[in-house]
Amino acid sequence: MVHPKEKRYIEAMKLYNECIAFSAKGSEERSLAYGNRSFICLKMERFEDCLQNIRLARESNYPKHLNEKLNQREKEAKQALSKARNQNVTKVNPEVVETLQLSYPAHENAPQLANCLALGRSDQYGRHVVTNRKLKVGDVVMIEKPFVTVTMDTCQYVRCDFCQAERLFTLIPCEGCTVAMYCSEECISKAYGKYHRYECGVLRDMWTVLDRSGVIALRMIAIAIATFDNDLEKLKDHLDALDESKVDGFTMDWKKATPQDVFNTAHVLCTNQERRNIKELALRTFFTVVMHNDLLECTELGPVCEANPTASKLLLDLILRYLQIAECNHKLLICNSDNGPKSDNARFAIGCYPLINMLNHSCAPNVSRLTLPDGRCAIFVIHPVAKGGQLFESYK
Ligand SMILES: C[S@@+](CC[C@H](N)C(=O)[O-])C[C@H]1O[C@@H](n2cnc3c(N)ncnc32)[C@H](O)[C@@H]1O
Repeated sequence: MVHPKEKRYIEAMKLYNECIAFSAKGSEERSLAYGNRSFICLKMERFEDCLQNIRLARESNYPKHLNEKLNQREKEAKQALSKARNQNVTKVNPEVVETLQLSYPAHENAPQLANCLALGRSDQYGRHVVTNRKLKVGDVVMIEKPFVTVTMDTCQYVRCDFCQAERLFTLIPCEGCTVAMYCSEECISKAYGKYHRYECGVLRDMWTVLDRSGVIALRMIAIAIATFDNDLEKLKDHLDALDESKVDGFTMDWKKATPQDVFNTAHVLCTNQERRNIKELALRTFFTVVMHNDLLECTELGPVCEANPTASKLLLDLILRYLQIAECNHKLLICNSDNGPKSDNARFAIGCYPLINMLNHSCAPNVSRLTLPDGRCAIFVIHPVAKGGQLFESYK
């Protein structure tokens, strides 16, 4: 149970974070929000976080006439920290070292898969996962890193949008948008290089007009472009030469896989486009045009596509494809804390896992998913599966 006072501090912290995300770099408003965060950290005995916020407040433009207050707070936090260290009772938040392992030896080339699993294909089930040995309840058969994650809108001011770590007390903002916050400069720079440069200018709009799978589609497109050295021509050449029917994440050598190989496994996830009626396709085409326009108007893709209509068409095709892929393949990342899976903060992100996405749905599933603290997802058996049987999860 969280004490009501602590609950209020946490709510206030989220609001300060939002304020930081909306404020201008170096502004007094931002420095005051950092200063206020340091106050809450002190009250909550998070002395290291308190000192970090004081440093951030000073680096912003903390009003001189309030300096004395900040100095006093710093002194208190340092004293409390050294006392706590002497007594060895400092409040550390140790990262949970995740020790969950596969219950069977892994595939030689795919460490995320138990070697009893194989990819099946049939007219009835499409691609699906089968086991070539009997599985018992509790067996862990897949542990996979996400290809992409997006922090849930309810957790934007609570978690790092790159590594998903919960860093309520020390988040720092992206200077280009009011949506993404990060735990460190390192995550800012990794996110920017991997995808954020293409989504920064449109992310807030996309959260407004699209649902969460639409936002993950945007990020997948950004990753696709960045994976090919930010060169749409190179991406087009790659896709023109790609035999999609040959992409198989179950037989691919993940130890030697290039980022392009990994991209292929996400690119071939199902779209269900051929099953959609004209109305459904028209709706998705509408959102495709909205995202395309936004990307051309607000990002560096505008001049590239203006000079190159083929690149513009490729972008349009990718958006339509990824909106549909994301819709059929996104998974919720759920924090397994005592808040319970239904709490807003428990569902902290959405992600896409190319191998786990080969599992079909059943209302009577024999496997279930568990999100690990680092964002990986484990698949474990909840009903015995006979040799040769198909693994089903429930998509609900
Ligand atoms: C995450 S994918 C699962 C892998 C998919 N079968 C494939 O070939 O890529 C989800 C899609 O698989 C299909 N699917 C899921 N469960 C199914 C089932 N029980 N029977 C047939 N198709 C299923 C649906 O088209 C669904 O949108």
